[in-house]
Amino acid sequence: MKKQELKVGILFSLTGTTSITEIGQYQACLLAIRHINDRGGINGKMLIPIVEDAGSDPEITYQKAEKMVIRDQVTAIIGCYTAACRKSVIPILEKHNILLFYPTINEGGEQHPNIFYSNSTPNQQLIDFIPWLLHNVGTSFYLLGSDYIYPREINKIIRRLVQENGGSIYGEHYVPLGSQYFHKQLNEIRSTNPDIIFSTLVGDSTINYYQQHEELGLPQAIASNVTGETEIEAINPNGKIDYYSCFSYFNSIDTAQNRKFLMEFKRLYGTDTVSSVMESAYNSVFLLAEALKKSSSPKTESIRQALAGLSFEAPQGKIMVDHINQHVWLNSRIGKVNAAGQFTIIWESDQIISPIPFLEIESSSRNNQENMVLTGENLENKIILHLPFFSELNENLKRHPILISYFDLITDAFEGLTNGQQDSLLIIKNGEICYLNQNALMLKKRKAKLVESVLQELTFEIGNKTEWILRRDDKEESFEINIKRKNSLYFVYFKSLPRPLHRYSFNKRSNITTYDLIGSNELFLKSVQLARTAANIQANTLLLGESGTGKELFARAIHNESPRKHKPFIAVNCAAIPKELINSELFGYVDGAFTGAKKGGSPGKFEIANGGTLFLDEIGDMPIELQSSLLRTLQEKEVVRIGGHQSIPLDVRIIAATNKNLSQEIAFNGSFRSDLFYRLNVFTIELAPLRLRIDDISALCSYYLYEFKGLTGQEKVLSKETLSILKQYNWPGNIRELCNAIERASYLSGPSVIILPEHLPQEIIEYSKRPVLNQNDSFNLSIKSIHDIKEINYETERDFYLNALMNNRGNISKTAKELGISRTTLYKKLKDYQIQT
Ligand SMILES: Nc1ncnc2c1ncn2[C@@H]1O[C@H](COP(=O)(O)OP(=O)(O)OP(=O)(O)O)[C@@H](O)[C@H]1O
Repeated sequence: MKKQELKVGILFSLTGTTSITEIGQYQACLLAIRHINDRGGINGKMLIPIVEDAGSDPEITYQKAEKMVIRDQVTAIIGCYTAACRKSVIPILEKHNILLFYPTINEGGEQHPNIFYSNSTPNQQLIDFIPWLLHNVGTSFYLLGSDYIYPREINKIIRRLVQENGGSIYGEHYVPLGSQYFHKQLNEIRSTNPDIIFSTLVGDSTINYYQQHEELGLPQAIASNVTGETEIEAINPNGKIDYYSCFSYFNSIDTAQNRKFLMEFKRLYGTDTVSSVMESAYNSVFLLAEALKKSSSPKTESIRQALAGLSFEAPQGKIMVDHINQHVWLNSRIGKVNAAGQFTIIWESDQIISPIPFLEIESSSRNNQENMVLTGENLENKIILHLPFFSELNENLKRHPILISYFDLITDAFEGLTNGQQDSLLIIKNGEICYLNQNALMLKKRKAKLVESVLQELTFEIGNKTEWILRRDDKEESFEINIKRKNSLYFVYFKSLPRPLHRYSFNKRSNITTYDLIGSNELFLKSVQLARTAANIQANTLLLGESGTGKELFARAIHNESPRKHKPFIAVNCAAIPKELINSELFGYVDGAFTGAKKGGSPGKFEIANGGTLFLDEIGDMPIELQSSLLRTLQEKEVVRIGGHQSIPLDVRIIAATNKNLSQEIAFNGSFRSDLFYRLNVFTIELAPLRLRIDDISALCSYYLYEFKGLTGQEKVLSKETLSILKQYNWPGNIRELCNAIERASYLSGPSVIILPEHLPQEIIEYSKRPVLNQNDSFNLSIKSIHDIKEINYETERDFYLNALMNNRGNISKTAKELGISRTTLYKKLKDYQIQT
């Protein structure tokens, strides 16, 4: 390198899907370099731009960055647009200790020592923007983004802000980068009719979507924190849609500084369409230049030190690099696109706003943030990477010599878990956290006690389990924790459920999923886990459980999580249809098939459910003589309407349910065909009765009281004693009975807020008064017969084991430990007393 030169890498996509935005960033950098050199350079040294095309591809970005650093020996790099590209260059930055100036808005949650983040963090854009939209535009949002890190991360924050401010989210969708067609999303928007589309689409997809939205004449406003002047110019809006954006910079800022900047940009490039990411690229070159002027050498350490606290008069006004976190204090502005296709600024912050990269971490923890920074070196024991996505993890695994040894395990563990995109993932080895993804890092700060308590559970003996789930409430948030064990590694995924569990309304049954079903009992969660597997396979599924245990809800949830979810779910209660009508109900009939047949005939439930799911409830009550035609239909996968000849091909998934013991019906009563049983019983899910889910009673009651409030506006709570009585009852009618009891008690309690025992049905109160004995005082009872003794002892002892098991959430090891007996003895007792685990 010549002594009088300092090389700067300019690494943006000049081709590919995001080039529409990045070309402007590259141009802004060149303008800044020209300005700096015109003013004498850096203490006499000229800045030389080394330009490479990142090709809208993280892999190419990586290669180009490597070339710039090794071959061209650049002092620093300015560039990268997508988070994936930024992350792809991290290994090079680390290896050669080079700085990257990242001028694009970022998703937060990262503070890498080799990166200066010169555009907004989420707090600088969204904390004011979202409440403003809720107040001024509408309360329901549909989130639409390109499928990469930034949109997914940012939408988590938007979701929280919308919900905290009383709004709702009607949908969240991601399309691959470069997508051009949005029929599915547009249809969904039409049917759900939200007020606002919040777009985190980037590149060409932005233009395509906005234009299709306009062409369809949809009434929704579009808000975005990534759509700037460049994209709006390409869209050429028709003026009928309201577009809102939020940035630190709009080119409509009316200051002398900005006018001068725009004029010079126009002189060089013939346009004054400048967006925030372009201004930020321009500012980045200046920040680097100012730091180089200030520092004793062009070495990274000196530049980093010189940057802390550095301020600059940017086109947007004064900005300042944070002293600690390598992000920049910036303005916040909301703009609305006007008739001229420009943004009219309709709100702005009165001063620059501090960047908070870890949004959910209080400022007091700032000092700790250095501990969270990824070094890339210390991976053996503490792998802390900022990798929220599987795809990205995948990439890094391939590259990293140590991670590669976990590759198979980690890839396996991610399977079936929505690519891990929404989840916080911790990997535990020998009781130590050895991997945290970015979400987990934030969760650990936000919900330290919850994470701690779950990790502690892993230290108990867990038998042969390789996969299980837990649910925990923490304040007004509910989490589902999915644990998978592979060899000595535990993969622990925390998923924040869309709403606190007891806040779901089953009035919206039609779209219920397993995440909405209330319960955190271990037996219940086992069924949930099986239901999710059932959703992913096509096999006929049999739901077994007593009446009122939720079989129908499970069937709906399986359908709604299966690929058939957009096709019909048809429920048939086999016990409720008169025997003589079952055939016509199921298979349909042709015109004139029998007296009273509808003119033109009628399709049967099989035909109506075609493509979707047919739920055959109370299958055990289907008359035996009709079972053969059902079996035939299932075997042949086609149906012939009664009286007709034409066979209609079927693609129907069957979920059947019964509260009968079908094996017993087959063996002893001859009332069920074994061949039909085996056809239906490909995948079985047993639902536990409520008496084995005592630990769920409180959550179920909260939910039913919440529903009551929604219905009547009256707030009700259970007294401690009432709850205790409910927990003692044996619930022969299961959840349905509980629901009725709570509803009735709510009405009976009149204006009183508190539901007392006297408001409960008599049989429930009576049950709580039955003698519950321990072995010693059983002798004091007036015993009438030997049979009574046996009866009482049996009940007492059964209750004893049952309660112990319930107190330990069905955990055998813990229960055995508490009772001071071996696991084998406990298993034997449970078998003796017919207690299911
Ligand atoms: N996990 C749950 N959380 C909240 N409510 C539930 C849950 N499971 C079931 N329920 C409620 O319990 C009642 C009975 O549920 P469902 O009809 O699904 O039971 P079922 O087993 O199909 O009953 P049956 O065998 O009598 O048809 C319904 O009101 C349902 O909303």
